[in-house]
Amino acid sequence: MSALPQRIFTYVRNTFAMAPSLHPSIDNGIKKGDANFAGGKLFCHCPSNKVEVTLGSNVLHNHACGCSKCWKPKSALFSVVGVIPTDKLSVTANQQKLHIIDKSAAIQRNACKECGVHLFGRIEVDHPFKGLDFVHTELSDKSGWQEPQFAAFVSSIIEQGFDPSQIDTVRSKFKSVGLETYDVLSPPLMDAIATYTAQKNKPSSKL
Ligand SMILES: N[C@@H](CCC(=O)N[C@@H](CSCO)C(=O)NCC(=O)O)C(=O)O
Ligand SMILES: [Zn+2]
Ligand SMILES: [Zn+2]
Repeated sequence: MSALPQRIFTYVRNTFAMAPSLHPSIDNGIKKGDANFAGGKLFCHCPSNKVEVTLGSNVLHNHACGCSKCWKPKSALFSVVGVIPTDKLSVTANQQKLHIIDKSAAIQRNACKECGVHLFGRIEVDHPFKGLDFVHTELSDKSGWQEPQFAAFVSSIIEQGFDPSQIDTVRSKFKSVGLETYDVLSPPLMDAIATYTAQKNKPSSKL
């Protein structure tokens, strides 16, 4: 389905259905990851010549994200996205199929030109999270990845057309599976951003 019909379908389904899909890995409860998990490969959704990305460790700060920019699977209201140090990520097949979907965004999302899946998002500009890449572990064929820790940018789904009168259903569903909801990132991540900004604003700062 192309982009506009897909968005209309998702809007109608999620607004009028009894239980909108937050994300397939969240709807039926969350499966805990493996503390000793050492990483694995991510693959795009092309039937052949898949883009392959190899991750050399587990992810951190994995979270549901309702923002308009993160990649979401079909019919889901939320993305699930985590971070990994840039030096733990390498593109190991079909790199030529990748393109950056929005060069003006802080997170440069590298997506497959054919299937549209986002393989990784990298920050090249001065930013508190520079050095971390954003990835979607559902693109892996392995289990053991860190489970989602919280839900971020929940109110952002309203900006994309979700009925605001139904937002409490979404927040309650997250709570029922043990995830706190926020309209930006979680407090520890917001504190890290603020700490970085405070350092940068100091007259003697070299950041
Ligand atoms: N309401 C906006 C919010 C977009 C936004 O700020 N997204 C965050 C989180 S993405 C992963 O957690 C962000 O850091 N964006 C930077 C970027 O995307 O380059 C919306 O919905 O678009
Ligand atoms: Zn693809
Ligand atoms: Zn996002």
